[in-house]
Amino acid sequence: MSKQIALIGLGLIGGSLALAIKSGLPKAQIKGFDIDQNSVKLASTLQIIDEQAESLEDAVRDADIIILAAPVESTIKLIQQLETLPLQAGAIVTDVGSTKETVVVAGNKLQSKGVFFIGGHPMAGSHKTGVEASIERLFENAYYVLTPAEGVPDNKLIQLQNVLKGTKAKFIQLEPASHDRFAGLISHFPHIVASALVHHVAKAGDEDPLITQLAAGGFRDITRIASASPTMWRDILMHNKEQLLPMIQEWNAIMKNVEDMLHTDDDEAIYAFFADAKDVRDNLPSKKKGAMLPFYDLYVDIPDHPGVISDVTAILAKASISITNIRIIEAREGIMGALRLSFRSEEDLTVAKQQLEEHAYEAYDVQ
Ligand SMILES: NC(=O)C1=CN([C@@H]2O[C@H](COP(=O)(O)OP(=O)(O)OC[C@H]3O[C@@H](n4cnc5c(N)ncnc54)[C@H](O)[C@@H]3O)[C@@H](O)[C@H]2O)C=CC1
Ligand SMILES: O=C(O)C(=O)Cc1ccc(O)cc1
Repeated sequence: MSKQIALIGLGLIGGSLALAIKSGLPKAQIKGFDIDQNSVKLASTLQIIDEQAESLEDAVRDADIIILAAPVESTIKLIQQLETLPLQAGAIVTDVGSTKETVVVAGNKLQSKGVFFIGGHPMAGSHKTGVEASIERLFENAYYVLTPAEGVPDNKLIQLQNVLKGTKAKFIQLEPASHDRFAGLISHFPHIVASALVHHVAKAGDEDPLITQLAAGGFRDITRIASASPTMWRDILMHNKEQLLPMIQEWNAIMKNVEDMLHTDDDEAIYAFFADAKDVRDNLPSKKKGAMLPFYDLYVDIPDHPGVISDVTAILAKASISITNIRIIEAREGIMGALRLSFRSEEDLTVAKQQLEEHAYEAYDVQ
């Protein structure tokens, strides 16, 4: 069955979805639109879309499925524009925004036009932006939350999941408010903390530039998400304010507790603080891809001598394993450093570990 799909917003998520849809439904016809003309041209050159739309109206006129893949505030404005445009009867409108409550309130109003709004949030991504960063398998094994507007029939939910089957994601249905609380806890609030950590160190870095230089290792890793799009994150905070404000209070209480433990030299309580967190962290599901764990990383200890990196990559190439990213960590002259290798799947990670260990390398994953 050939489906006419309108894709509005040709960035990381729009582009990745288009690639995944095509892999599941090769006959789908994807017509793309973006307010940035360069993104439309690039998406067409990279064959991520089949056709370039001249306007929003041109993109959506004949579509069976309309996917909005812009930042949340723009998504709401796009839904309001759709209310005034001619659409196919029975068409499905969906989005990919990281917040759902205000989006679904806007989407409810589309029902009177004879079209069906189903909120969506594929819970995987990265700090990168733009259609050039698109990855076909970005959503594989990730949760994909669906939040239908009032009165959407089941067959429309099934139809949408069928169009999105190439994502190989795990679909779950949630109430918009539950989604926003869960996403607030595991994704939005941690993002605020990551950016706050960067501000904290940058402020201290004004005293002595050595501080920022020393921040190159583990600090870079735990603050990776602070390199994401400020526009996207501004919109997420503005649209999830109700959930996030109480979390800031809860966080302040946790910090106050740490402060008290230090003031009173309560070493047992400090030990328990770390031991309890370790216990919870060690028991988090690692085989599933969550919103915060989009990569499969393996750390390999390496002696600091020429040729070692090409030796490691040659071992993996011989086993036909693709590395999606490679980084040298804490390699100082004469001192053992580590390589962080990223893979597409857990299977690749397991085989890579086995191959490297057979060649006498120490390899460990930290999920
Ligand atoms: N980046 C991530 O890891 C994830 C992002 N999301 C959500 O996906 C959405 C898109 O994010 P990304 O693709 O990462 O951002 P992006 O910055 O890579 O792409 C967004 C695109 O939307 C376009 N756009 C903005 N307003 C528009 C409008 N009115 N009409 C047409 N195009 C418009 C921009 O020009 C840009 O090309 C956001 O709502 C975000 O919350 C969801 C899951 C993961
Ligand atoms: O880069 C990461 O690890 C992320 O956390 C990506 C991300 C950003 C926003 C979402 O709504 C879902 C996933």
